[in-house]
Amino acid sequence: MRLYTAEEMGRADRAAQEMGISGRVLMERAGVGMASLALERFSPRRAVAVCGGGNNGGDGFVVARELHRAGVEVEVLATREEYRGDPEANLRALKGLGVRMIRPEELGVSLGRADLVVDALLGTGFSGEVREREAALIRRINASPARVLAVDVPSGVDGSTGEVRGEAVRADLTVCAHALKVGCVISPGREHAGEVAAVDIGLPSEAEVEPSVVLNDAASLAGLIPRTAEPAHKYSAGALLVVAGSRAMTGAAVMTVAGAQRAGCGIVFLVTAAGAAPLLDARLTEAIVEGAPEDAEGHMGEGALEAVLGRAGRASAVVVGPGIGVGEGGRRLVEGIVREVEAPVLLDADAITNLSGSDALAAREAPAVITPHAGELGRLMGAGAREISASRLRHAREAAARHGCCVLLKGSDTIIAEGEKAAVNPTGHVALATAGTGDVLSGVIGALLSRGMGAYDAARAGAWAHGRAARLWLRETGWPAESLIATDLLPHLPRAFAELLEGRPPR
Ligand SMILES: NC(=O)C1=CN([C@@H]2O[C@H](COP(=O)(O)OP(=O)(O)OC[C@H]3O[C@@H](n4cnc5c(N)ncnc54)[C@H](OP(=O)(O)O)[C@@H]3O)[C@@H](O)[C@H]2O)[C@@H](O)CC1
Ligand SMILES: Nc1ncnc2c1ncn2[C@@H]1O[C@H](COP(=O)(O)OP(=O)(O)O)[C@@H](O)[C@H]1O
Ligand SMILES: [K+]
Repeated sequence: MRLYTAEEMGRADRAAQEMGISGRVLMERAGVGMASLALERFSPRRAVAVCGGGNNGGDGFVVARELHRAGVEVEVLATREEYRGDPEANLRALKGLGVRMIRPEELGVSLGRADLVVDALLGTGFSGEVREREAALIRRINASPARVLAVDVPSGVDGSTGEVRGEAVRADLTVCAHALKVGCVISPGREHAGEVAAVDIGLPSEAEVEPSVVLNDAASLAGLIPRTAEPAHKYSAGALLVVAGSRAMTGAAVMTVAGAQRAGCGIVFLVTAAGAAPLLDARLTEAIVEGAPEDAEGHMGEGALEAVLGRAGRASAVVVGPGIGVGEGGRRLVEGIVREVEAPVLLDADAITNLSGSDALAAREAPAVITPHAGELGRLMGAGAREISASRLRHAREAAARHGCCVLLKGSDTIIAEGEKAAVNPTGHVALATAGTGDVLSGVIGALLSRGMGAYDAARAGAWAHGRAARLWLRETGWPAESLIATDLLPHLPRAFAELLEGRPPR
């Protein structure tokens, strides 16, 4: 499925118009498709359409007309005194059918009666902060118990970034014209959009433009997962060095190693704090475990760099971070790895925090991936987690540019950014909001790096398989999402990879 920013949709729209398809026809198809989905999903009896002054409002008039035709009792609030062009023609048609128009002061009463609200206030043409008059309408819509259908994008959400500009509608269903808008799949816009669908408006394929953000789907990953070719041995299948764990934190290392093993590496080495090594060696049957010097807190410090570099010579990729702890020794260890290791390196968790304020990554030539959540990216970028969470796409891209690496920003959306490229992963599930799932993810991506995938593709494929594994667990067990624990993902990774190898989209 295609993702478009507002600017890309505008270009595709202009290209279609140059081919002789009128904006009026596109608006008609959009509104008719949206109404039909609303009827199917909500079976409304009384609806209120809140229509703004632009083409989003114009779509809303078409939706209102179609609902009226289907026998729904419809009331319409048109916010502009005078309309022009296509919206004006659609409004006139609506009035011709005798649909009741309401004033802003009547909205409260109308919303109290309605079981469906059509939010056609602001679409892709909206910019800046929501003005007070519109913000008041948005608050009214959000206070209503009725279901909400958002036209193209929930009003107040930036359709190109997912940022909320002050106040934004919380929809149950957002129906986008032609392509999903980027802002409907990136948090916090994603949570405002509810369920997301696109309607075909008959845009010719010649009018399509190159999207700047792609949906990370199985079809786009098919054929990218390397297979182990004969004559093979464990090293040619992918040798991963994991640098993880500390005396008081061993589970993170177990999950990272196990994730890597199920994602197909031939051999996994683990370098961990000396005090954690015996226990980890006993738990990790197939891995080769080595203890490295630790400090008084049981963290590996700079003294562990020698052990790491010794092993790194045999590894085709290195993962560093889960459970290593934060401190000056850790910072020097991570900086040393970033500086010295020539194989692709993935930095997760404490490794990212340890690099706060460091420019080691920017100076590195060889491939690197970082897999922060908003808090970790905030520490790396000198910003707060809130600030990162409010503008996820922008921060992921800025971090990738500033540190010259691939960034996978974790969350309900999971954004992967490198250079000009950006992808949003759709397979994630709330079940993953549990400790340790991030450790499994770093092992999975590390394995793919060790098997020869490029940083961006490995991060994309890893995120896809990781989310998919959670969904397969849910399907197989039928258990509540809240019951998933990180190690549950492990037996489902192979099936997720089988699907990726086939390039088969999830059912
Ligand atoms: N492109 C296509 O192919 C197709 C596009 N289609 C549809 O068109 C939509 C885009 O329409 P668009 O470009 O007319 O803009 P739109 O979203 O209605 O916003 C303009 C209105 O918002 C207002 N406004 C702006 N900023 C504001 C603020 N900060 N705070 C408050 N208000 C603010 C602005 O007010 P003004 O500044 O003019 O006073 C004006 O009234 C798109 O989302 C889709 O639904 C479909 O019909 C099918 C084909
Ligand atoms: N609500 C959610 N929806 C989808 N995926 C989620 C959600 N919450 C967390 N995740 C995923 O779960 C993982 C959590 O990783 P992380 O925060 O590093 O946890 P830990 O450090 O405990 O392993 C990430 O892959 C993240 O994208
Ligand atoms: K809208």
